Amino acid sequence: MSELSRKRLASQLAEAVAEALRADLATQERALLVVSGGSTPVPFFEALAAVDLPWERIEVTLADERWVAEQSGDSNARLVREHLLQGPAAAATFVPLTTDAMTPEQGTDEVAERMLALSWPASMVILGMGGDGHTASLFPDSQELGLALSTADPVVAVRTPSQPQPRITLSADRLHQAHRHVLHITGGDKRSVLARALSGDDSRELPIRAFLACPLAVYWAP
Ligand SMILES: O=C1O[C@H](COP(=O)(O)O)[C@@H](O)[C@H](O)[C@H]1O
Repeated sequence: MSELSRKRLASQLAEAVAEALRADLATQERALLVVSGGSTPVPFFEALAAVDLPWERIEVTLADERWVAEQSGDSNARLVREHLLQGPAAAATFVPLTTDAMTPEQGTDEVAERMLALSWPASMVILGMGGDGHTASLFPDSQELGLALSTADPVVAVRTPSQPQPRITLSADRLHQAHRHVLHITGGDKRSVLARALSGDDSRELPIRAFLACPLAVYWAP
């Protein structure tokens, strides 16, 4: 039952994203889509890849990434390549958030330069959320959270005690700039975290709070 409703949710989100991209492409040459990694977006990626769009005019990047090689099973870029950039969608321009540098701190300048060359503001940002209220790689236990929530730089290198790998994330400012914002989540636990987020305002406790007033369209299924 929940698998079916998650599939339906993914199709509905894919339609909404396609509509947003088509609307923006009616008035601009290229449009940018920012997606999240993790396990939730896989059916959405597959539904979106099947949609008829002028993919050669669409740019795709990630809200965040683990600082791992693309061959790693933990790579969000790999997830995007395997599930979204398939068939006609392979014509999209995908811009990843990692470089050959050893650390995200060393790679940040190059990634920032890449990001600034994209077609901002993004048509849409699709955020995920973890059980700790993190979104993108804005983690409550990260030393860099304050910086990532306040800087005008496009990306921030992040070290998080609760996570095994260092990461890189788009800053809250860069994510806020998008025309449209979506939160894509599934399951009762995440619904409870969202309810908790809605009942307070400290983004350092639950970083998803930094996006609740974007406004944020919530796509949820059990
Ligand atoms: O670490 C991450 O987790 C969140 C949520 O992932 P999920 O597996 O619970 O769907 C994701 O939004 C983020 O991009 C990813 O790097």
